[in-house]
Amino acid sequence: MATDLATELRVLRPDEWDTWYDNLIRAFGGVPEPGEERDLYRTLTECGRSLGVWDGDMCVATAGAFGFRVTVPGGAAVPAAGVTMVGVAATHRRRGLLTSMMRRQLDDVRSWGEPLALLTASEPGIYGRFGYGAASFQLRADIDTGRAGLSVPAGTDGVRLRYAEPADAADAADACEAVYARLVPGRPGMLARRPGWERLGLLDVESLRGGASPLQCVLAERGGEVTGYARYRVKPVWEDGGPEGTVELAELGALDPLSDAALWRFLFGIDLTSRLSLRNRPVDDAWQYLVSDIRRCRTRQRDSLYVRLVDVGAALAARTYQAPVDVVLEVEDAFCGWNAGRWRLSGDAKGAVCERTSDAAGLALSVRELGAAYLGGVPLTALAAAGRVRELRGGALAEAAVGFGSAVAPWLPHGF
Ligand SMILES: CC(=O)SCCNC(=O)CCNC(=O)[C@H](O)C(C)(C)COP(=O)(O)OP(=O)(O)OC[C@H]1O[C@@H](n2cnc3c(N)ncnc32)[C@H](O)[C@@H]1OP(=O)(O)O
Repeated sequence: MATDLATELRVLRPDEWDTWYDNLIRAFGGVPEPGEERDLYRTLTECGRSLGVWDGDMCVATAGAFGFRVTVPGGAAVPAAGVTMVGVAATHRRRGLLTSMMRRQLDDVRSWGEPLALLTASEPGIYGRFGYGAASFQLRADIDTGRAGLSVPAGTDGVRLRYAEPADAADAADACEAVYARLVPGRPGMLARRPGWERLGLLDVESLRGGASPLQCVLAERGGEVTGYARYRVKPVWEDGGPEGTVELAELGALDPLSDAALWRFLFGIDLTSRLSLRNRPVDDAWQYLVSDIRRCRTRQRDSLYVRLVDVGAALAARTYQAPVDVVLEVEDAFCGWNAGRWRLSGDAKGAVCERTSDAAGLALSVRELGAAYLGGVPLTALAAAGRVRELRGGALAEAAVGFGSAVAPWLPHGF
């Protein structure tokens, strides 16, 4: 542990940001970020919520915590610390610096009154010990658009598509943001946009394009209103047998099924391309139910958003339950002992209460499993089958598993 080191853990001062960020970049391999990206993260860093560990004048560890609001089942926007920029200098690794930052950070998040902490992990093995569970997944696909066709619903032809300048506020950017804002309450895991974050999806640095085009944008319109957008790049490939270009989707949002289908049909059909590459879509994305051959789409999933309940009572009361639940949970939380013990959760689709109780428990689980199940994307029954949730009262598991589920899969549209 860190006790053998003369290190100091403290809140980041704005004038220390460059040194602090350089340590982070080095922890991630040392390849400098393009200036635009670095400038954006400089602007977005919330220094008063960020931590650094210093060994003399050397920064040797970093961790930040954005002040987000995340959609939970039922549609509420719950305050959540977006844990980010975690890095420990390789010279100081495995001496407990990460653990000391996680300790301080979760204490801080609790004192800020934020019931949740969120993160995306560079490696899945790091954060379980601190009570984070993988709660949402991203769908990835490499679609052979030469073989997999798309049959769209009647009425799709009535959607007008037009090219727009992605970063131009008047042309496209504001309209895309408006669509995004309307989608946020409808899907657990989505983050209400904070000022400046709209720039992330518009970053378009040539050195990061890997030979693909600049970012392109197509808007879907119905009745003169923008009802959807797609941002993508095209990477031309010229084979002896003909053109085999790839469409790389960056982002797509649509307010209704026809606009959604029109945008997917467009992406499937761009001339001189035969592949559509998706790296982060919801696991229940609708296009999967329009394709003629899902095997040619090479779909797979990857862990995405990790959730940590910082305040079990407040977090469980902040979401709704799709079927009535009345269950006592015996919660184990070795890292944040204030959560440990028995909680009675009573709730339904309208709201919930979660309070301390001494009644007998129906389910026993750790806070990590609660985090995994919290957004409705990981069934408690599956966690029980894995031995991670124990049923102590007959019927409690089925009742809680149905209640905790979500009709819409949780999804985090972008990293942070
Ligand atoms: C939200 C984000 O920003 S994700 C980005 C995370 N950062 C990176 O991946 C950058 C490269 N890696 C690093 O900077 C560091 O190796 C870190 C941050 C992952 C770990 O920092 P350290 O200070 O070495 O961790 P610390 O010494 O506190 O380790 C605590 C425990 O976690 C374990 N651990 C640390 N890193 C890992 C890992 N990558 N995989 C699995 N276990 C790990 C340690 O073995 C230790 O276990 P123990 O308590 O059983 O002994």
